[in-house]
Amino acid sequence: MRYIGEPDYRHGSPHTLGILISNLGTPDAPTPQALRRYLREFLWDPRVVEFPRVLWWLLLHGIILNTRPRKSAAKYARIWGEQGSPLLSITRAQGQAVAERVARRMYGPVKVAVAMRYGNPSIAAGLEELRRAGARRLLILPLYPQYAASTTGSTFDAVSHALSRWRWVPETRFVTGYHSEPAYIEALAASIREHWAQHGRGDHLLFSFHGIPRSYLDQGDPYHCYCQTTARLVAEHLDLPEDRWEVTFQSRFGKQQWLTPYTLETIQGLPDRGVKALDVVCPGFSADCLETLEEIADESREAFLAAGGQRFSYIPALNTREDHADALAELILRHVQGWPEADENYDAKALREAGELARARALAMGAKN
Ligand SMILES: C=CC1=C(C)c2cc3[nH]c(cc4nc(cc5[nH]c(cc1n2)c(C)c5CCC(=O)O)C(CCC(=O)O)=C4C)c(C)c3C=C
Ligand SMILES: [Fe+2]
Ligand SMILES: [Fe+2]
Repeated sequence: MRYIGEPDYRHGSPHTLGILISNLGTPDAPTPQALRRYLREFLWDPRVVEFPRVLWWLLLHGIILNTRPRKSAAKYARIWGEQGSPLLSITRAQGQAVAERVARRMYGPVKVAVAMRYGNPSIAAGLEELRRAGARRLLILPLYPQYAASTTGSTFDAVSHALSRWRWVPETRFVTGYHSEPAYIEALAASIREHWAQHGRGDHLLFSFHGIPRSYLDQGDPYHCYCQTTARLVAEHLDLPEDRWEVTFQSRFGKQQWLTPYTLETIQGLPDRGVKALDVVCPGFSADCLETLEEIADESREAFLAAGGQRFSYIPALNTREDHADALAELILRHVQGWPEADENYDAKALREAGELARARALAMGAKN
């Protein structure tokens, strides 16, 4: 069969609004074998590594996949929880929280699925879950607040690739980012204020974002600007003077230049600039993961203390905070405006007359709640 079809479809079946919430991905286990599989998929994505293909294939298979999996597996083992990868378990919980909020505000049937760009559950599997639920309209929400071609752009590629296999392509909308969304900025500011109230406040606040190669910025990727905007808006909400905060970029990979200033180098230099107590927040990560729990909360803490710092505090990602789920649900509701499932004035009688009885019934049920 060339295309995934709908042999069981009956006219009048309810049309579901499908919402796909995705994040980057994670290995299936903290083992070198699982890491190898995950990194092979991740690092072969041309949106992630924009290197000439043949040369990159040789480097990837000749060196990187023979060395990195072991090192990365050891790091993952340190953060692995009872429910597996923090990134996946938190994203699942976010999906659940968002689904509850969205369902309360919709007039028709809605289904939320969670997916990972690399590894499992795949984007194709998430979309399939929505297709089986009868999704005829799709909203894709990658949980990257700041658009980057390597993350958001790549998610778009994976979604279009999966949908190119469907016979009945649904009406589709794609959220490309939310770096200045007021509810997201307010949730970040609230999480920082609450952290200060509980743990005390440092001399300096560092906003650390995942980096990308500098050449991507030079070729027009808006990510760098969006990170600056998010940090500035949060700093404004917190009334922070200019000299009490700054933006840095972490998780450099390979030898080429990435976005600067680098997080680690900055952190190591802060004690000499008089900063003895440091707070670090990572607003680009909607869920805590290897890059925040290991690289920031562990490695960077050690580096700061070794350089003469006295107190290091990592402010957790927004994760399953209520205000985060509220912000994401709000974002979704705004992006589905104009679609019948979201429309208060949707005319159930007209639907019935058009013969979509089952759908009208579902709509009426939704309206009663
Ligand atoms: C090789 C290039 C990479 C680019 C470009 C890149 C961009 C990028 N990544 C994130 C978010 C995450 N990255 C994570 C892990 C991770 N990232 C890279 C490489 C690039 N990322 C690697 C090789 C890894 C795997 C871990 C390792 O071996 O070091 C994660 C964590 C996943 C987890 O399971 O916890 C996240 C999240 C963003 C936002 C971004 C560009 C803006
Ligand atoms: Fe990354
Ligand atoms: Fe910029």
